[in-house]
Amino acid sequence: MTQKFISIEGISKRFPATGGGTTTVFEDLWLPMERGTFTCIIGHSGCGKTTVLNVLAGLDRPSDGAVIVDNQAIEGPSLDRAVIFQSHALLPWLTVMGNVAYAVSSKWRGFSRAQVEEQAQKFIALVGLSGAERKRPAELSGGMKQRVGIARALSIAPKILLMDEPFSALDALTRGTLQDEVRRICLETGQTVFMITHDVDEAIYLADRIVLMTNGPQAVLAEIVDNPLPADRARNDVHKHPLYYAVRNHVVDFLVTRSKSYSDAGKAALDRRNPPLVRPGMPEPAVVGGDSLTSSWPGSSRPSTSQAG
Ligand SMILES: Nc1ncnc2c1ncn2[C@@H]1O[C@H](COP(=O)(O)OP(=O)(O)OP(=O)(O)O)[C@@H](O)[C@H]1O
Repeated sequence: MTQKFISIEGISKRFPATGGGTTTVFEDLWLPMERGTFTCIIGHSGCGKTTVLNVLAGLDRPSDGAVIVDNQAIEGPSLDRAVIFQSHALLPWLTVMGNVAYAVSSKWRGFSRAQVEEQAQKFIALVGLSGAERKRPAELSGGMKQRVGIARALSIAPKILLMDEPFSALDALTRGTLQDEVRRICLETGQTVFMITHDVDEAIYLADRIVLMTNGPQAVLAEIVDNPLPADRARNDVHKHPLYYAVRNHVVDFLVTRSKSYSDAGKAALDRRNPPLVRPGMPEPAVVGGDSLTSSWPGSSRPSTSQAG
């Protein structure tokens, strides 16, 4: 049996248009996410990715449809859902420990100070910031600030971690290191993740599933790409996987060509409730079916649905 831990159900978003009427940014999006899985969404600027993430966070409401998290419809922001943005948004007057501890004490109001600091310390250590607990944000590099943001987000044990291009402002070396750490921590903790990225290689390295969104207005989820890389993938080896370039070329081809030319007929033919799950490079049919939760690669070591998240 499959388990839709997070379920985007028929959401659309309309905004008032400048000349009157409304603009539909995206429409009738359906996406299930299993517990413990890492989903990346890719699409051109303006197609509505951040709006989808804000709806998942409860910071914005869909014009139609709903998002269900662990059997409950989202009604607003909650400490069950942590968000990491491109900018770190730390509280500048608090130390590293203070920033993380503030989040922990907001979630568990009955915790003693020692319990709060113990939980905060665990996540500060997990992101490699032991020794920097007493520093304030102004004393930290961009990468260190983002680590604090990650520690703060994960320290409240969210049901889902939402990330909006979290590494895009960092230099390449720091970005790579943080991607490794986020991947390791999410695997270790069974964290469910939804992340926006514009970086195809980042998506292939991090994600179990890569969701392809067409250009707006009236953007749709065109496909879900099932990532064949094993769970124990290593950054330096991912390009050696026999299907790596098939997946990469498929996603790049979508971004360069198909995302723009997705026709009304194509949209009309799409089963919105079950966007096609595709496995580039596999013998035909590349599209393996509509139920995007039931298929997985032969020998895949994707986290089981019974993991905590
Ligand atoms: N409050 C608003 N009022 C009107 N239009 C809005 C509002 N918020 C977003 N939009 C429009 O919705 C569309 C989608 O915006 P969104 O930021 O979600 O796109 P995106 O895919 O995340 O883009 P990017 O990759 O550049 O961050 C854009 O055309 C934007 O102008």
